[in-house]
Amino acid sequence: MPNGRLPPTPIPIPIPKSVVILGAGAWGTALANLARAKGHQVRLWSRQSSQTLAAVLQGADIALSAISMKGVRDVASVVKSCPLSPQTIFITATKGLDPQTTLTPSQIWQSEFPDHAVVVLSGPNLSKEIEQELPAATVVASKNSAAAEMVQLVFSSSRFRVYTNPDPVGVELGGTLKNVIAIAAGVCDGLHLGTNAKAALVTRGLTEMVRIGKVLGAKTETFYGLAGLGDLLATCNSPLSRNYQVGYQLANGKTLTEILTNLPGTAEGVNTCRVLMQISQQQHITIPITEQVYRLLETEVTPEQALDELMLREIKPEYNQ
Ligand SMILES: NC(=O)C1=CN([C@@H]2O[C@H](COP(=O)(O)OP(=O)(O)OC[C@H]3O[C@@H](n4cnc5c(N)ncnc54)[C@H](O)[C@@H]3O)[C@@H](O)[C@H]2O)C=CC1
Ligand SMILES: O=C(CO)COP(=O)(O)O
Repeated sequence: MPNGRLPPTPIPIPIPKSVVILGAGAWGTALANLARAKGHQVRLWSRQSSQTLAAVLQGADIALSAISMKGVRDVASVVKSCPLSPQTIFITATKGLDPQTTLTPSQIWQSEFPDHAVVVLSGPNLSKEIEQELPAATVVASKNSAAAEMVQLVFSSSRFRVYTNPDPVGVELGGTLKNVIAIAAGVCDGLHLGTNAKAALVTRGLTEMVRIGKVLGAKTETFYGLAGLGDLLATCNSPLSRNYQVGYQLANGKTLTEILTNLPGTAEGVNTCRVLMQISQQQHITIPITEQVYRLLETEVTPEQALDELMLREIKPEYNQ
């Protein structure tokens, strides 16, 4: 100890696991590389794979889904027909909501596999930075704390710091709801509205996320952690975010169709925004930013009109009593 400091505590080495990653897009590939770097045996499956899901899943300790929201229900129902060990842990890394049922991905996996542990993995994790081996942190959350701790051990490394959390719905909704606010943040930057406007938007966006999350069963404090505020900051401030790009390019006059045609990968906020409008109508939740993003995506307002609508809402206290 020449500098008088204690050496860092080494991360315990887990027994190598058999990890199957479903979805070989940007995020599935980055997660596969993180698991491989930890010495796990990793198999990556996509719908283009020549191998069947049943063959790939044989002997899996972990099945991690990084499939876009639109594919989750179909893939989960095929996985249900595959022989699996009762100990297989499911991890879901998808950030979206099902348009037909409004369920989260973890709720879909848990309803298909009621006897298996389901763990949510979510945080400020732009896949391009993870692939460059830049440091990042994430959260793994489950009702089954032993499963979350096992997943923490599987992925933790000197460049990927993994925290556990007992609120899977909150962790999942943090990653999902921030995508809509990231579209709005892209619009804000695309219109060059300045730093004050951006700070106001992101802060009020977080208030909106908490409001929705509370109704859907999440804990408020989860939104102030990595999976909420952390992911909101990363996504609202990075041109690497596809959701941010959607907003930025809309503000620059592109149509949604043009943007989505040229976008590398999935911008889940577009679908999530539509599902949130359904939920807000059913549950009477006030979601002004999401509503303006929705109207912008539907070409009901221009970016400038959406801004005016938000700035000219009735004046009120910052917090409801
Ligand atoms: N890329 C990133 O930085 C991060 C992405 N995520 C989330 O991970 C999920 C996937 O994102 P990306 O990998 O970036 O998207 P991507 O577009 O690169 O890959 C999506 C994957 O889902 C598969 N897929 C889509 N529809 C399907 C269907 N009907 N059946 C079977 N497979 C289907 C595609 O074939 C592809 O393998 C999204 O929910 C995203 O929000 C979460 C954290 C970081
Ligand atoms: O969820 C992400 C970062 O945590 C990725 O954001 P995008 O899907 O907007 O690229």
